Amino acid sequence: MRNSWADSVENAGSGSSENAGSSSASGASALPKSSYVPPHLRNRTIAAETPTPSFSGPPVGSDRFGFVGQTGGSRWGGSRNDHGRQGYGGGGRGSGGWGNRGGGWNREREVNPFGNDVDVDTESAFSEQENTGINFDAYEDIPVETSGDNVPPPVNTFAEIDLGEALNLNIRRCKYVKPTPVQRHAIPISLAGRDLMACAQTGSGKTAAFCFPIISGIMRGGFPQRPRGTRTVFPLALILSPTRELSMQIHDEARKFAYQTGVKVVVAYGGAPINQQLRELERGVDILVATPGRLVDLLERAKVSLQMIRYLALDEADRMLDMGFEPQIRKIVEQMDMPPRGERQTMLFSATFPKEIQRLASDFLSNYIFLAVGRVGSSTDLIIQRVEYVHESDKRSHLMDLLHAQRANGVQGKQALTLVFVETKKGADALEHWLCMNGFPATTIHGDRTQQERELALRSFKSGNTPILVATDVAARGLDIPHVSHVINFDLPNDIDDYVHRIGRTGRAGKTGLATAFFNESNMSMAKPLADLMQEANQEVPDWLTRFASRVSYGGGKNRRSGGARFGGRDFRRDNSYNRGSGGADYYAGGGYGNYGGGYGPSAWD
Ligand SMILES: Nc1ncnc2c1ncn2[C@@H]1O[C@H](COP(=O)(O)OP(=O)(O)OP(=O)(O)O)[C@@H](O)[C@H]1O
Repeated sequence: MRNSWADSVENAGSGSSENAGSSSASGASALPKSSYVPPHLRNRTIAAETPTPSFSGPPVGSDRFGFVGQTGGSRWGGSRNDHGRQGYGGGGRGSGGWGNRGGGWNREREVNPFGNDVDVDTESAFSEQENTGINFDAYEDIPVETSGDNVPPPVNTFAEIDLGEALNLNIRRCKYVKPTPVQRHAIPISLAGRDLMACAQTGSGKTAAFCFPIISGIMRGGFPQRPRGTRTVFPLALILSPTRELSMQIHDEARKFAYQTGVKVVVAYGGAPINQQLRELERGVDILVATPGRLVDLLERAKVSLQMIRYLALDEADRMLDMGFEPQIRKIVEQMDMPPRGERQTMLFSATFPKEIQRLASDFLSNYIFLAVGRVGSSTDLIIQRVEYVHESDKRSHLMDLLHAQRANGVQGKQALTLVFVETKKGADALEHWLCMNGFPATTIHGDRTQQERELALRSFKSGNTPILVATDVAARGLDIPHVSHVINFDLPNDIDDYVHRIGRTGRAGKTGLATAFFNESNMSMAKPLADLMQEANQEVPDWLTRFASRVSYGGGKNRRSGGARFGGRDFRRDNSYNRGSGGADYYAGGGYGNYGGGYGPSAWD
């Protein structure tokens, strides 16, 4: 039987003591409740005073790539390292130093993101879960690699982490019983104030891994006063993601985690009316979740200032820094008014991290820790991977066979959710039309559709109304859609990392999933990386694919997987042969880089 984080929740009826513990710990060294005024309240109630960032020095050591940090105190009123995971300044868990942010922006009007589940009683929330007998502890075996100076030790339970009572309650409302492996390692690292590059399998809980420390840090407070009396807003945290839908999803998640903490999360993405987003921003923002294009727009209109950014998180960081998009990210991070690395805390997350991208990313980081959890890629054995040889002209009928078989096996004749990836936007529309004509309700998501159409398509798919979603790579990364049981690569991507993210739309949070790829002569460049990846994930590799793989000269190009057999996401700093001057002659030259299936154009980025 396979093991599951999700299922572990169901199995955790008796194992909730860590959470119970966290809720009961209340006393230790409490800060006086009345002493803390949330930043946005302070903005409104205290005389305007534009802060003069001192930029007086990075709190952590100098960067090994030549960043010479200034010395002296941080402008944040203390060393970034002063909030270690044992508790900020010796403060204990519990209500003492926490929860006193509640008087912020009209908290009573905050929409409850949990539906009616607000008053969930923790103990009963756990005991209500089904016990499926699945053993969560088997994940203890997952390989983990960390590198960097003084890596803070991992934790085993949420109770060991000083996140704050209000956030702990939301974690229980989310029915998260135990941290997932990436959370066990990444949260203590981030709480210790360290920069982080984290590589962990798809569906393994990376969103919470960067959201929890950010929310917790903002709850803790201690930031300089933000200016008031201006229409420019000054978020404390920025979370960037590559697509609109992913930004919306992160926003939804972060709002749950931040519920009733007084921390305000706002999202800004392209394709939606900017005025509405501006109104929302003007009501106050602590954490801004954004796509790069819309953010640049807001920055250029001086509606948002990054001057006060304390936390920067890049989700799908390798995509954010790949060719074509890197300049936009550099503009945001390096050429606007964001505090430099070392003064802000930077967290980069993805399931894939090619070494060349790591090198680029290191420009944004200061004395960072590299963390790789599990094999890189969703090469988790939770996803059964199949590859079938299918001529171009036979693809449709082959797809039909798969869908018929699936329907026959479906629960009460219901079609399980199936995500079909294709190469082009036109191809997506054509396939959707053909499926509908043949009695399979389908919808499509790609960069040529309006944002409204995209959102409608996603909603209709999630609800099961149209159980087949035909997508370009715009849906390849990050989307967490429960019950996707089958991902079909109708057209394989040109890049093995894209394949990893695509199949990762199934088999999430410990659930099992199936991924089928159609392969033919036009995919020869994928033969070797695909065979390697499948082998690494203990999948059955067809003989014909092995033969193709050995025939194809494998001279590099984009499909070179970086790292050793166990960790595709090895820290590039460990690679002796690597140096800035010579790093991988031209990694991007081959393999059609910049052509992400025709569906990943700039429209997905604003
Ligand atoms: N500690 C936890 N216990 C149970 N479920 C969890 C826990 N943490 C996260 N999850 C759930 O796991 C699912 C996947 O999480 P998430 O979307 O953050 O994955 P991810 O690692 O970011 O994936 P991707 O690489 O595809 O972006 C979500 O539904 C989330 O609610």
